[in-house]
Amino acid sequence: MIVRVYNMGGITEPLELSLEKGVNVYKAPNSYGKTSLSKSMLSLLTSSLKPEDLLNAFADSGYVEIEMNGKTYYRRIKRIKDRFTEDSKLIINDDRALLLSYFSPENKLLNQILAGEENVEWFISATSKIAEIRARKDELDSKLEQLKKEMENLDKKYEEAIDLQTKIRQLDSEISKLETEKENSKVLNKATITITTTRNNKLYDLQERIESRKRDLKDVQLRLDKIEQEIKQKESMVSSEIRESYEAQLSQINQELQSKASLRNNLDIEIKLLEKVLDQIKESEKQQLSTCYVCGSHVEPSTWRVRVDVISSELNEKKNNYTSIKNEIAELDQKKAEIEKRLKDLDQMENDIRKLKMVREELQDKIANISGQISDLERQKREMEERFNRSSAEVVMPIESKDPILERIEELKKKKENYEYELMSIGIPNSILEKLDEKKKEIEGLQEEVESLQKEYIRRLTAARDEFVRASNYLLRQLDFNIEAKIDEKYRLVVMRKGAELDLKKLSSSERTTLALILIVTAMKSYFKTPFFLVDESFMTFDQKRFGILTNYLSGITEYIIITKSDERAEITKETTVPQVSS
Ligand SMILES: Nc1ncnc2c1ncn2[C@@H]1O[C@H](COP(=O)(O)OP(=O)(O)OP(=O)(O)O)[C@@H](O)[C@H]1O
Ligand SMILES: [Zn+2]
Repeated sequence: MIVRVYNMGGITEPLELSLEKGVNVYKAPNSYGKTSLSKSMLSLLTSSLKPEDLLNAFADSGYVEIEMNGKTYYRRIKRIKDRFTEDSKLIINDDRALLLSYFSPENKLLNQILAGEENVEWFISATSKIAEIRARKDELDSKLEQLKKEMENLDKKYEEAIDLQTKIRQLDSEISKLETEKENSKVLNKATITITTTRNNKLYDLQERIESRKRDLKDVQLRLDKIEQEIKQKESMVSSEIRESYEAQLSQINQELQSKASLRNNLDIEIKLLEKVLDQIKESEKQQLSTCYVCGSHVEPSTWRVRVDVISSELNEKKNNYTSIKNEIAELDQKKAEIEKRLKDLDQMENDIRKLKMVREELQDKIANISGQISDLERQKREMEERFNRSSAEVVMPIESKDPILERIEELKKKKENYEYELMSIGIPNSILEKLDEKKKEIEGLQEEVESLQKEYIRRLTAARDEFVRASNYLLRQLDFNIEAKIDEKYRLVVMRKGAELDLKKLSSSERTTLALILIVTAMKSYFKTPFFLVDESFMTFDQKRFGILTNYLSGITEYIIITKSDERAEITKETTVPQVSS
């Protein structure tokens, strides 16, 4: 396995290590980056180690890479301002790795046992994931319950369907019996019944038609009334006086407009002329002329000034006049447009009235038509009634007394229909049986699954406990610690010496460390497969011999064991230890 790390934790130079299967001891001075290496490797087992916990605080990008069995796994982290992004391919993603792949002072279980706290239920339940199995089992249990209820319902339905089928069969036989009976009596009454029925039908039919036509008549009459009203309303708005008054106003306005327009034109011409004259007089004044530029007569130069004043005031007056006439014309134009619009509205309204009158005529025709039809039908009815009355003497059977057998048959048929409908909505027995079968199979499958979950649940609960007793007895003896340990029914870690229970706090620190390590190895063997196991040796207080026994033991639990160890040498050394043979 090759490990490459750069800018993760305190490792700021590219680091590449080649690790052998078995136990690797990575030695380096303090603060060299041993913990950083372990955490980087651990981060390939769980995404609960976040980029911000991994990347060197002063770097913008970094990576950890492991090449193993021909595959490359990695986390490549980038920081842009305060945001972290990463590209990753993890070996596994299981947060149990925090507890079960890294044995260090940060390990929660180790801390607990060093502190003398003996309850390890949380550890067993977290590492065995029994809570998940429990939840899954509960889910299946409730589904099973549901299915059983559905099955009960189906059973009930099945019984109901069978019951309905029997009832329908009984009705069928009763009906066919009645039908033969009816066939026999029918021959007798056939003629009279037919005659009365036809007559009655015909009369009834006529009456129906009369009524329906009367309804039509009413409808049409209603529409006619409405239209009549509309016409009246519109006509009140378009009397000829109104139109004439508009027209008179319009012609008066036109006249006024004409005279004002000619007035305005004249004024325009006069103003232009005056302006010209004024210019010339001003020019003459400027040049101090003494002859008139029109007639050549002598003019006192001082009179130019007088003339300028006279003509200027005249020009002003005319200009004012001009403006007020222009305004008057605009006002008249507006008035004219208004009146023209009103006249147009009148035209439109008259058009509407014409159309409404056409509809009125149509409706009137229709009324006449329907009335004719009604009196025709009524005459037919009268005639038929008269004919019946005349011939009623011949009819022996009273009109309408229904055949009781027929009535009974109809009743039974109706009943049968109801049953059939019910049966249809319940489903026929065979199809219900099929569904019942399906449900049964589904229930059996679920029951099997629930049972196997239950077994797995129990297995997980007890597996770690049994394994722990086995492992602890073996290792504690190997290490020459004079204690025995087990996990009791309440998931307490119980330690005995010479048959008497011993408080955890009374144990030596290497004894406690060993117990924590055994628990972790036990959980790993029972529930969790890790590609490598990281051990931080710094806090361990084992002597050389015991450390050798421990590493030897660890070499059997997973492919790669990486132990980090402080060493004064300012260089990285890597070695694969040959397990010491215990004597
Ligand atoms: N995310 C980080 N960013 C920057 N510096 C870090 C980061 N993590 C750790 N360091 C620093 O990098 C250095 C190496 O830390 P690390 O814990 O890996 O060393 P170590 O070899 O395990 O040390 P020791 O032998 O004391 O346990 C330390 O100085 C530490 O403060
Ligand atoms: Zn003159």
